[in-house]
Amino acid sequence: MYAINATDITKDYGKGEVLHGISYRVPTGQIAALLGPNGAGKTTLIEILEGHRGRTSGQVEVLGLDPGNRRDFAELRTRMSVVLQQTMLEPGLSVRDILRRHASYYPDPLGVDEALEQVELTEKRSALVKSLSDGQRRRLDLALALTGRPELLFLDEPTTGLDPVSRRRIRALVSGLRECGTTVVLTSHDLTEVQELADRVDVIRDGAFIASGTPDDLVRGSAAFTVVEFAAPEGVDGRLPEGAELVNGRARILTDDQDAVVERVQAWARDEGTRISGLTIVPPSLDDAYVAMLENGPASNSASTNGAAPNEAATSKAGKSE
Ligand SMILES: Nc1ncnc2c1ncn2[C@@H]1O[C@H](COP(=O)(O)OP(=O)(O)OP(=O)(O)O)[C@@H](O)[C@H]1O
Repeated sequence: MYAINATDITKDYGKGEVLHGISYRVPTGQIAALLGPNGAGKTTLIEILEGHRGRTSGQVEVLGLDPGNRRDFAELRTRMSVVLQQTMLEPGLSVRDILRRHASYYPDPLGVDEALEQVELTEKRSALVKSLSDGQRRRLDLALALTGRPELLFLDEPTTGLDPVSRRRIRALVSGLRECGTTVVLTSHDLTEVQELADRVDVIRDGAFIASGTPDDLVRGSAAFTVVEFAAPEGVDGRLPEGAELVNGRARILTDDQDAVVERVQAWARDEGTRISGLTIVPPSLDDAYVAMLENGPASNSASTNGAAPNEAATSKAGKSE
């Protein structure tokens, strides 16, 4: 089952296509991250899915409904929520009053206390919106989004600008939504967050998908390197192992075959009559993979290059609920 099933979407704002016939599917109950550089087409695609923007051509089903159809859109509004990066709330209203009013738009809303409990904001029940910190405000945005018990939640940069503790709380909350069967579409430039939260990742560039898969698929399939490092022994400057460079007193080797490199380093140490200390092996992160992908294009064994449209290919690879 797909919460989102969009096929052959094009969008032309009048000066040529910015989405080139892309297909995008998100299985129900997954957290899907949509990544891409500025101007890639993320907002355009998301707003088409939300029903806030028209498409030029293609088919879109969101929770089985067409967001481009007025009647379907009215139903969708009660079944999905959108959390934008910045939301407008009346500063002079209390948290409780804003939640209460918002609840009145939905047929079976969460109670104010339940919503506040979910985002750990109970102690601010009577506080005015204008008195909330950025992190508390962000949690209120989420409480509002959760009030209608959405089946699908669009989240735009949920933790930007928050302190590490608030960030962790919000991530835990979003991760917990999966257990309730809520589907989440996340747009974020924080790839640590994406790696932690997302079941699947789709990367869009110039209006077309260039890679899709689980975060691990994307890292494995990328041209990003593992970094093997050790403390360079005194006086070996000119005689480091093959492929190593000296960086801040440490010998560093970039590789896609860490076992071979570690063996090489051990052999080198034996020949030099020295001991290796402070050896670290750091595999590439999603951040490294993403940068490598955008700089070099996806590697030949990337999740996206098996012939099918990338998003579709990855859906069968990553799809946990199929
Ligand atoms: N209302 C509009 N009218 C004309 N062109 C638009 C409009 N909105 C977006 N575009 C163009 O469509 C392309 C995709 O923009 P979009 O906002 O979807 O990208 P994005 O991936 O969300 O970028 P960002 O990360 O910067 O928000 C860009 O070339 C942009 O200039």
